[in-house]
Amino acid sequence: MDLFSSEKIQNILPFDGITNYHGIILNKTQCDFYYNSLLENINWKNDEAIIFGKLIVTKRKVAWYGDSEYDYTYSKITKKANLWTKELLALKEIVEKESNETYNSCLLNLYHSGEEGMAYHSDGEKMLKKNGAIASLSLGAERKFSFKHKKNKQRIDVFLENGSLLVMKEGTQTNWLHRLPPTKKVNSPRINLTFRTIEL
Ligand SMILES: O=C(O)CCC(=O)C(=O)O
Ligand SMILES: [Fe+2]
Repeated sequence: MDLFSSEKIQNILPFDGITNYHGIILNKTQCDFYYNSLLENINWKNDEAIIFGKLIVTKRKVAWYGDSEYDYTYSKITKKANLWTKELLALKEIVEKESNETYNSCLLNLYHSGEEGMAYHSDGEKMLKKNGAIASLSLGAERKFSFKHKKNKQRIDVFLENGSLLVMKEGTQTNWLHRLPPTKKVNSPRINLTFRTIEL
């Protein structure tokens, strides 16, 4: 982490958690290269979930990658992860250096347009390391990302720029929900990578 980048790192949560916005950490060439290669080479699948006993298939696409082909259960459906690609390993290394943390898995989300988003949730699955950092790297369309405090409902918004990094740390998942609100203002795709540590 260089002096310049550490100066612009900010905790965007006012209390009960640390979520650091690092701003843009990739240059334009890197953004274009990784956006295009991930769009092409990732094993994208429509997300499936069981909600109120019904199978729901989302328009948003997802993919899990990691150190091994671990089974993961997400919204009551168990699947197998993919092994890291060269590009993902390179991004993992950049994100690990910038956030000063390590990760062994990554969930990628592909939102084809602003109509696709993700509802309020916190990332507290059993297999996730408790209070481990979750590093969120954004590529493509800039989107609003919102936090809501679980008790007092206070809201915090941040705009996730192309090539930016947001690191959710201690307290964030316990005390805050987050979502990616759908919007009619955005017509182009966004790729989001959340690097995580799961107990393998
Ligand atoms: O797309 C995003 O920025 C966030 C995705 C997210 O919250 C998640 O994958 O758990
Ligand atoms: Fe999340």
